[in-house]
Amino acid sequence: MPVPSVVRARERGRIAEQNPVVLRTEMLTKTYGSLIAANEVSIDVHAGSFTGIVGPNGAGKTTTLSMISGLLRPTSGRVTVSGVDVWTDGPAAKRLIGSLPDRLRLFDRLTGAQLLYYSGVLHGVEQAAVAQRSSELAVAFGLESALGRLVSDYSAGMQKKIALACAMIHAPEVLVLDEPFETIDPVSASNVTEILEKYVSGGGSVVMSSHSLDLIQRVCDHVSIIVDGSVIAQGTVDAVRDGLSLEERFTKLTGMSDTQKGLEWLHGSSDSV
Ligand SMILES: Nc1ncnc2c1ncn2[C@@H]1O[C@H](COP(=O)(O)OP(=O)(O)OP(=O)(O)O)[C@@H](O)[C@H]1O
Repeated sequence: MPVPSVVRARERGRIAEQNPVVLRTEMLTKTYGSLIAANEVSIDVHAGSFTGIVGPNGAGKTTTLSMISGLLRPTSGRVTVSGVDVWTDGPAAKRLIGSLPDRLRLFDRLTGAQLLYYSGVLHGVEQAAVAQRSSELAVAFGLESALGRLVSDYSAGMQKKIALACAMIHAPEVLVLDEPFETIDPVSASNVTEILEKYVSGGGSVVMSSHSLDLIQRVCDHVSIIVDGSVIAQGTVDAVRDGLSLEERFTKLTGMSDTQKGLEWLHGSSDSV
């Protein structure tokens, strides 16, 4: 029997396809010398959809998400959010995007409350609204009792949660999240999933990378699989997995089941001397 979040995701996927495209990448490419980290990545994200980006280590997920959120300049190609070009109209685009980058570089000599305050006002939110949103976000993320402490003293999971709260405080149209669930405990993870699902059901869009294919299959309605910088499959989660689990499909497409060949010596000591 399908679990409720899966049913919600499927239903959402069908509805979102009718909504306008809010985030579009066109032939987005990043090269480092001869290495092509992202190769002509074209992704459409509809308003009200939850899109997962998956791929093996080094596939180009962080590179792609960083170009989308305006943190890494593409070698070529284009990213637009609600028609605003991220790389020619950065300030306007950044008001529409909330981003959780791969390596958190937080102003960690601030308290949680100060960090939320500065994230809000720097994005142009009025002070009264910042105060109200800060306390609501703190409750939602279970950080109320930590708001007065320095962020540098937070655990890794708490830092992830305050960073997520900061990414949401200006009510962006799109959230671009690089591994949002990494280091977050299981109870908090289901709490964060609920917050993101609520955001999406209110018309926001989430694009997130994760190595948890089970999580992507459960909560996302769309998925893009990136291998060696290129998108090799994308669409609704159901279309991409094509009757298999997403993990089985991913393994087939990436050929990752073959990677342990040649390590037989590791599994037995009888012939090691
Ligand atoms: N600044 C850089 N200079 C040179 N190569 C880079 C740089 N940043 C990333 N790369 C390379 O680009 C490729 C894609 O890296 P990226 O971090 O986007 O992968 P990823 O899919 O996010 O991997 P992971 O799952 O391990 O986080 C890798 O081969 C990586 O070594």
